[in-house]
Amino acid sequence: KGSTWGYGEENGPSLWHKDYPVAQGSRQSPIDIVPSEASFDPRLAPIQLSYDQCTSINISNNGHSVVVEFDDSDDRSVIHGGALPNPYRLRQFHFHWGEKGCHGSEHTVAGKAFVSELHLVHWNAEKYKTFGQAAQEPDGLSVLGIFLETGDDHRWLHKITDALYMVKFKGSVSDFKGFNPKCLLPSSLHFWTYPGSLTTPPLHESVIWIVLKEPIVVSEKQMGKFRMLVFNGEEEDSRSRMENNFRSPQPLKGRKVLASFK
Ligand SMILES: NS(=O)(=O)c1c(F)c(F)c(S(=O)(=O)CCO)c(N[C@H](c2ccccc2)[C@@H](O)c2ccccc2)c1F
Ligand SMILES: [Zn+2]
Repeated sequence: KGSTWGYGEENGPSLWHKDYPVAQGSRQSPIDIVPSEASFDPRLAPIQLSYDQCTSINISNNGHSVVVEFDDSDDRSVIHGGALPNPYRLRQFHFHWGEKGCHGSEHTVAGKAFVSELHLVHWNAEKYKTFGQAAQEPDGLSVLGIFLETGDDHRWLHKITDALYMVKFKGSVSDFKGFNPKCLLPSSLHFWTYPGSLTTPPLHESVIWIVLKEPIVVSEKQMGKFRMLVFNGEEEDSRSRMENNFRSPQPLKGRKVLASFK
């Protein structure tokens, strides 16, 4: 049982609305961010990531992406600022990427896609008792999106890419302690923010998106390591490379995108 959604011909994003009608809702993500149409809002507080006591637990392949999970039983790892009413707790991060040399980000900037996009998923533990509950509320989640573009090796990304061989197959999990995602931030924390949704089923419209303007630079070789992951489990005979696990931009439907910078 359970949904068999994916990114293939028979179960991809264009079909998700059949099991998840909210896919055609009024605040779906990702979107194409058009900088000239974003309004600078001086009231937006700078983004602050207090991840210093961060508590990564494991890295896993869930058949949709590679995920690093965190212990979110207290406020050790939180994001605050932006349009957030209070600190939100880090729960996990994951990536979206394309095929070799192609785009793979979810958000686009004036129609430009990046090779990949990192998502750090946080939840409003101040207002809601559990992640699952928060995920159903309009102000329950906040996802920080960071674009990846290709160039030189990223000096810290190898900590993740070196672990990917351990989680090649769907359902594989490996210890991954003491990883602080602050090492994956670009130098500028200038951002856009808008009300949106999860970009995978259940597509809940419960995400305050914060997308950084400045991408981080990773090498094609490092991106190649993500593409050795597979969507299927070790025992399945169909072998399909994990790539193109991204949803395309959705209609803005009148939403305003705010910018933290001029
Ligand atoms: N781009 S996105 O941020 O919308 C996104 C993804 F694109 C994404 F691939 C995942 S995933 O967990 O890797 C695959 C299954 O959803 C999650 N995972 C969510 C999740 C986060 C923490 C713990 C469990 C699951 C997502 O699956 C979710 C969020 C809220 C309620 C149910 C499911 C996710 F939130
Ligand atoms: Zn995501």
